[in-house]
Amino acid sequence: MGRDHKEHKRHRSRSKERKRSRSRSPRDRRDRDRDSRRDRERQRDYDRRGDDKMRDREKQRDADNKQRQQETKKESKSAVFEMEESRNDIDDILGMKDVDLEKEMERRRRNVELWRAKKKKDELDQASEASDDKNRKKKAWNLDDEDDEDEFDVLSQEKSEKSTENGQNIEKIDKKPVKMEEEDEEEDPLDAFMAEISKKNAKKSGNSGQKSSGVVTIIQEEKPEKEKGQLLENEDNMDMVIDDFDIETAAASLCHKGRMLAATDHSKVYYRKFKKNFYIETEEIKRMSKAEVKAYRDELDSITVKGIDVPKPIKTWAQCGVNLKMMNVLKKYEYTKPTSIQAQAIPSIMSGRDVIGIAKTGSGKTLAFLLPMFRHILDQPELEEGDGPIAVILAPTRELAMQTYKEANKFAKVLGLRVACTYGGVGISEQIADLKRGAEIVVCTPGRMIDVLAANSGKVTNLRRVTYLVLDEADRMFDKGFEPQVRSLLTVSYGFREKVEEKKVFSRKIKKSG
Ligand SMILES: Nc1ncnc2c1ncn2[C@@H]1O[C@H](COP(=O)(O)OP(=O)(O)OP(=O)(O)O)[C@@H](O)[C@H]1O
Repeated sequence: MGRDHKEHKRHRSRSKERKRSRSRSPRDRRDRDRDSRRDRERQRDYDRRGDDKMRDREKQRDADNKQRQQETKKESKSAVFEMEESRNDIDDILGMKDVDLEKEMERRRRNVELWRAKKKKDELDQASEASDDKNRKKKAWNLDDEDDEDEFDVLSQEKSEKSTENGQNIEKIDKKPVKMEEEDEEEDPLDAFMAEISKKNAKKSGNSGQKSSGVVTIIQEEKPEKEKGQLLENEDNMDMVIDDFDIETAAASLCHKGRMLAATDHSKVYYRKFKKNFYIETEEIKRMSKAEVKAYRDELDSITVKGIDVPKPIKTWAQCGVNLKMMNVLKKYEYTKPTSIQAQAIPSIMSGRDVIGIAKTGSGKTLAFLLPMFRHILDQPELEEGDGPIAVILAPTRELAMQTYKEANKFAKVLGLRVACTYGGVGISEQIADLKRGAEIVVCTPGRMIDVLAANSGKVTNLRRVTYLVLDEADRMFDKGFEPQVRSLLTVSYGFREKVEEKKVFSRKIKKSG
């Protein structure tokens, strides 16, 4: 069409030129007549062709418009429609005569108006359908009594708020009313809803006769969690811990559950050698004769020792190889000299020997194993990422575990060592976090320690670096039935895996330690 139009223009300008240069000769007149005839024919031909083309194009356009209107109705995107329309026919428009162009534009305006009217109608239809839907739903929940309806709305709103806060339990309850509508339209929705809640709660509490709400159940689930957090946050202040936990029952339950750790194939684990003898006898001790040693042991609450070449008891802290920092702590807490059990146990443990110490309550047994422990840890390579503790102190009760933790911390802080305390009856998450951060020393009760070791597929901590192990109040631990757990822990502890079967470690002769 564009080309035809240009040709037409060219033709007209040529005619004008010819008119201007018109001559009066007969030959010229003949030529002029012939030219003008030819021009007229061309014009007719051009008009005819134009008309045919126009008709075809209009037909095509009508068909296109019809199709486009149907598509657009689906998509409801007027901008796209107009853009496509313009893009497709821009060439046609450029090639049109003014009158045709006006007609065409008029036709298009009408089309657009028609389309807009139709679109508006569709939108109105959709809106009215949506509102019908809403009304239908609302109707399902409408109760005859206005007050009841308000009450239900509040209840429903509360439920939906709780569901976002507390998760699935309530969400399930919230979904019920909709289902109820599908099942039985005649049933009173509020009654059915409340009945459903009661049924669920009765199921949970195992009491079908009592009425209770889902909200109450959730609060009951959350409350202990918060309390646990508080206990653990105040871990440093042991006085804050409320002892409302029956350890005997818990121990029995642990044994009943028979929690054990999976056996470790030690042949597949690389264990590096470690040093455990740090004891250097001072000249003064070396010089003591057997008789002097016996006399001194008698002096120290008549200590009796069993074993081969048992080290001689020490007299001062300086004789057991404690460093200056440890010495300062001993001074700070006025531990002027070793107690009887300390005097004999410390050089024996420092020598790297296994020791069973039996002494009365309050005799200072804790420090007797703590001081050699610090010396031992300080001599080991530092903990690396993913390493578990170097020393583990197992205690039968959480009270004892916390007491030992407190005592150990007096020294650990100045030595730059970390102590973690892990015991049952409180939340496990904080304890896991402590262990994950890394601790050279772990004071724990056996059941909880197994739980922690088993947690997260054994990724929380491990005992592969344990080269110092204490069974504090071992007799009590066994009396409580912890022996299987203790054995289990020993089998996965680096320095003790082969000692599990040694009778002396689990000797039933360990009767009274306090
Ligand atoms: N060498 C020491 N000099 C002075 N006080 C000490 C010494 N060693 C420990 N103590 C203190 O004696 C008290 C009792 O010590 P410890 O708790 O270690 O005794 P225990 O034998 O472990 O008691 P239990 O059997 O109850 O566990 C603690 O307060 C501790 O700080």
